[in-house]
Amino acid sequence: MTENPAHTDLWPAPHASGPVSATVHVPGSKSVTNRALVLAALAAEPGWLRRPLRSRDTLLMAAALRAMGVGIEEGVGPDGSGEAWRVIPSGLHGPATVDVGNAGTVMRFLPPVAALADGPVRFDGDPRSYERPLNGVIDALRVLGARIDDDSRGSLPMTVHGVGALDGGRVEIDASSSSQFVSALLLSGPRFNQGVEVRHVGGPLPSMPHIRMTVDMLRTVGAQVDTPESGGEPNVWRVTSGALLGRDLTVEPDLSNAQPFLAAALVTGGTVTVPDWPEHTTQPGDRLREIFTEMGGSCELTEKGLEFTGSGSIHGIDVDLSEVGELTPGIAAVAALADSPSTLRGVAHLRLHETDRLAALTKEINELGGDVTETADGLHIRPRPLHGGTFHTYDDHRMATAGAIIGLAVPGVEIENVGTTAKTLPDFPDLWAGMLGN
Ligand SMILES: O=C(O)C1=C[C@@H](OP(=O)(O)O)[C@@H](O)[C@H](O)C1
Ligand SMILES: C=C(OP(=O)(O)O)C(=O)O
Repeated sequence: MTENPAHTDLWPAPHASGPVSATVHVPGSKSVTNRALVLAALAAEPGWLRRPLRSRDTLLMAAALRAMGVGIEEGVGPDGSGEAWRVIPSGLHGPATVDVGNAGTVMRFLPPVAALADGPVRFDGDPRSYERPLNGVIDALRVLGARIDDDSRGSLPMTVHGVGALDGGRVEIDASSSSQFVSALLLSGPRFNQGVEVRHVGGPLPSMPHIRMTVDMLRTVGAQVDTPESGGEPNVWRVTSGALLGRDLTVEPDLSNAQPFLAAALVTGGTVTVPDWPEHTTQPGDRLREIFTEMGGSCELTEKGLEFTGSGSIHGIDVDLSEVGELTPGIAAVAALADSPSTLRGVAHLRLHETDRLAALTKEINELGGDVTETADGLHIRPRPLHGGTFHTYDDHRMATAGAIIGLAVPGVEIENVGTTAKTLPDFPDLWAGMLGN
């Protein structure tokens, strides 16, 4: 949770003068956009990606794939509607350089792609990317036949020495620190000579909906995937080697990025509608319907989208967030404003996210007068009257949006480096002001 001294800008978080009433169009899902880019790049024919998220994480993914020779062109989509990317796969080439920024999806999903390139691919990124776990992907790729130079440290920076193909086969990994290790190996699995069988061994696997998203999207492009849910062994996924189809895919809104807007309805006792909320989805943000309802709101999925209404009361919650860890900062912010304590569990792995999120949330909420303690796997939050002050964000987009939620209810909160929301939601300050009618 090191502070980046370059970021001293303070954004006065708007205080809500009354219940919000707004419709907020939330941009596309980071997780869907970056999976779709990888799958389209590995396909045997061109594909379309409509309403892709354009944020730091997805632009880094697109730039990295382009660096390996993939065509990603701006377009309007085959039916003439909406912004789109046309992805034109090609032989994957090295030498190339990949900047992962601090994107988990880029640093984990691309080394298996690089192993298929015909030359060296160098990976580097933000200082924090050196600390985030990558050993599961590196070790697995070596077992599957890749040569990687990582100075034997199991982290970035590193070079993957692709030779144009990878054997693949069976591998055991401990993915308890990140579900993205499993997703990474499965996404490129159809292009390995023998496909891939991934067996997770170790502590509980977080973020299962994100693994389901990987499996669903692989099946959509024609891959054959066997999973624990489809009658296979627990913790084992198998992807058969085979060509992938080029598809025309429309990206769903990012439901985790819808969180601060739904929270605004909850915190101010207002109503926020998010258009295009999918009826069925693997996105973990869909769990907000249930979690924020338990915390005092109510919601309805109508033809206008998800309409979420706060009751004016906010209740504490005792909840296991292991499946939906990325929702923790926003839930913690709402919990700090509730009428009873909360316990958030199952999220020890958040200590290795964009920042140590458990430490950062504890420190920043407490500095505004709160009473938060870290547990082995989460947070205890006892609401107290909060006061204004600086809310530090540690280059973490979800810390910035968590601070903005608190600022709705607490005058004088200033968010340091709100620009860090560009990782997944560059429009955040404007969308927030628009929601508040400013
Ligand atoms: O695969 C994905 O798109 C993601 C998986 C999760 O990662 P972890 O399993 O590392 O928590 C999640 O937190 C992250 O925001 C996105
Ligand atoms: C953990 C997150 O991101 P990443 O994809 O970098 O892991 C997140 O967006 O909350």
